[in-house]
Amino acid sequence: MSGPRPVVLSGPSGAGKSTLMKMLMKDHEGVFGFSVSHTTRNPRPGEEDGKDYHFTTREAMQEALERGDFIENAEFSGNMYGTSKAAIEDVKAKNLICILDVDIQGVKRIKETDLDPIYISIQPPSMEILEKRLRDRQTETEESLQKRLEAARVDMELSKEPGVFDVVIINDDLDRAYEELKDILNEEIKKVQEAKS
Ligand SMILES: Nc1nc2c(ncn2[C@@H]2O[C@H](COP(=O)(O)OP(=O)(O)O)[C@@H](O)[C@H]2O)c(=O)[nH]1
Ligand SMILES: Nc1ncnc2c1ncn2[C@@H]1O[C@H](COP(=O)(O)OP(=O)(O)O)[C@@H](O)[C@H]1O
Repeated sequence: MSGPRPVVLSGPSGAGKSTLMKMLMKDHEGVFGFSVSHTTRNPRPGEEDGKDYHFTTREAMQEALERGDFIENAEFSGNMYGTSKAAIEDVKAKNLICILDVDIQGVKRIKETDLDPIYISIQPPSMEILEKRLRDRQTETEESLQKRLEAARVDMELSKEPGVFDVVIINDDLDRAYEELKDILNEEIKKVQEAKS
């Protein structure tokens, strides 16, 4: 059995991917499993190693890449990020819907694999609102904020290209965006719930 289809959530930093994903996982216990990526960035307060990310060094990540441990990887805002084969396998083994949170480079790399996920882009209502949300989140230095805004401009353009994403959700009102996300995933959620009952 091939199991449920994975889900890729992408979109600019600060668009609301983590927020929406956490809501989804909280409301559907035992349905979703998060693909825990590796990153060389520093942990933020409250982030747990092995849960939010596998926090690692550039050297260790480079070695793992050379071993062929990753299905995709990218450089984002001065740090390395990547999805290991093990991260996907861990979720698959439990027959859960695997959620991946990756940037647009990751989306393109995943399209070259046989993962066959549902591709969803989460977009902010505007650049101004994105900047405000990122500033209010208080996780970035001015330099990293500017890099994220620059990457966001590229992301917002590329996500408009036809065929890149199955769906684009504008995260204006959070509850409305969440309802939209649930609607898209409803069929896969039901499959997992039925298989368990
Ligand atoms: N390609 C790729 N991108 C990733 C991966 N993990 C996270 N990202 C992306 O890296 C970017 C920065 O993530 P992060 O530092 O957690 O900041 P945040 O998105 O602002 O919370 C986001 O666009 C993520 O989607 C990964 O494994 N591969
Ligand atoms: N619809 C929304 N309205 C207002 N604030 C939001 C909304 N969605 C997310 N946020 C806030 O914006 C910030 C960025 O969201 P986050 O989920 O961290 O984005 P991402 O994971 O895409 O980087 C967080 O502080 C979050 O609480």
